[in-house]
Amino acid sequence: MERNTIWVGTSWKMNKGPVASLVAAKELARMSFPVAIQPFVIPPFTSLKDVCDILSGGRVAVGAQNMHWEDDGPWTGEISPVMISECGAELVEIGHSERRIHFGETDWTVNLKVRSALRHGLRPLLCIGDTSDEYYHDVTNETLARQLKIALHGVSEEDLSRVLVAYEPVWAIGASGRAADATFVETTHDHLRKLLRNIAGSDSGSAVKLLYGGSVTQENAASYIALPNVDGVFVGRAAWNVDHFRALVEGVVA
Ligand SMILES: O=C(CO)[C@H](O)COP(=O)(O)O
Repeated sequence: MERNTIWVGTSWKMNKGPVASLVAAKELARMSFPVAIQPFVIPPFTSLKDVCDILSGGRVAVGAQNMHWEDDGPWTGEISPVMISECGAELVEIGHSERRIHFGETDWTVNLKVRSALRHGLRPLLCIGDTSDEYYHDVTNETLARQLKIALHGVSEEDLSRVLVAYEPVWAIGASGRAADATFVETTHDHLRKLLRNIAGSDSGSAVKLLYGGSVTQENAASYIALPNVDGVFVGRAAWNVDHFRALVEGVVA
């Protein structure tokens, strides 16, 4: 994959059961995507294997929405990296703010998960983001530095180049969110890029893909992709419909 590949993907979150996922995956399998783009979808666990099977060998990468850090054991209700790999997924989303806020995900569990995903050959899609209070009090950079440093603690330079980082301000996510200004995103991503270079050295720190997420739409996606330190977008609502997803992808390369 080229250094300048643009990642554009969506998590279906808690939407699309097995039947709807199957329909969506079949439509995605029939679609073509511009070569500059690496599309990805992240279905719910109940359809992960089916979606992986349908999209296997094609253009669209598939991920899981979460994972436990252990391979197996008495962890009722959890899904292990071994299971995710066996389904055929390439990516795993870790540390989304909805998991941090509602399900007790901490910086430390995020770190365990990132390292475990890498050990199992999965590509972590590490989500970090500031709350509206943190943004208001101008400690966004401090919050992101803490989340990033702890999440990547103990990750080798070589492994780091396989990590995707999504900056998703909590205040930008969902129906009540407001999309971040492109200027603010560039300043913040520039800060993240410098942090990554400090953590891992210039080459590995530069290789990490930095995605923006939070109220991304067909209308604003290209404005984020145009920024020097934005390597992709991570989309929710605006890409759950597969035709809208494809239109959004086409829009960023138009
Ligand atoms: O994770 C996200 C993208 O899948 C994120 O929460 C953004 O959601 P959106 O505001 O509905 O685009």
